[in-house]
Amino acid sequence: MTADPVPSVLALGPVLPVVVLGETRPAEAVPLVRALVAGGLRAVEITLRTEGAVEAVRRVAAEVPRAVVGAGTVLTPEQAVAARAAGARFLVSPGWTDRLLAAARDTGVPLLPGVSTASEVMALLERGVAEMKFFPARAAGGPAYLRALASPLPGARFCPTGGIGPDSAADYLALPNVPCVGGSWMLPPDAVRTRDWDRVEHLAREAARLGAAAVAETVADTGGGAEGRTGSGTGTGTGGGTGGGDVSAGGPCR
Ligand SMILES: O=C[C@H](O)COP(=O)(O)O
Ligand SMILES: CC(=O)C(=O)O
Repeated sequence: MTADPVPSVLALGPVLPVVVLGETRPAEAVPLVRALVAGGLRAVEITLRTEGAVEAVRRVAAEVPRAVVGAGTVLTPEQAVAARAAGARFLVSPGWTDRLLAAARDTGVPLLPGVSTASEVMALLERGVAEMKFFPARAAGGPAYLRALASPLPGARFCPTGGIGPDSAADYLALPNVPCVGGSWMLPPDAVRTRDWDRVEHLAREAARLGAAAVAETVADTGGGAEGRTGSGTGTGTGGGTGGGDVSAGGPCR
């Protein structure tokens, strides 16, 4: 049985691991994702950058029911359809086109489209999309850039990704328009290559702790009024509310 799409990508949890399989075979995505889940990161984006990536999504969806698996680097309508068929519960793209937005809507799976300029944010808001990926986060301006967008573009919420690590994740998560961050820092290529799943689990646990601590700190700073930081539910989503209860991956997102 294929699990339902999630209602909001940004509500999945404060840290979204981004998996780039490289030479790793699709079957090995299963122990890899199990290690992430064991460490406390249940929502996982598998990028469609390698030949076996759709198959990896399919295996994880079928064999790791505790994971909430999505597909990243979705560039075309065809990939959106294939990812949905494989069991992806959300889609992520480094950018967006109107064709891709329409295709994602047709699949019923929410798409987190990528932006890196104010005009792109405005164009998405105009199309009713409020949840976005900020990519490539560090190269495009980092936390200072996103902080500068918060006041003029209060309707947008971001998952910055690209160049983020344990040293910078909390700086992003402290921003009012950032409920979660994405990254691959808990998946060092050498650990994946040598199938060192214990190390991946350990790094995932540290990342989950870091995310939870950043959330707790921000909630304390805002007097508990952090609800506005979560996704607004106006993504390119499913027409509302599918997927229900098990969305919170590794603790509540703001
Ligand atoms: O989505 C983009 C990346 O593959 C993840 O970025 P990163 O490897 O710099 O963390
Ligand atoms: C950046 C990218 O490829 C993605 O996460 O979709």
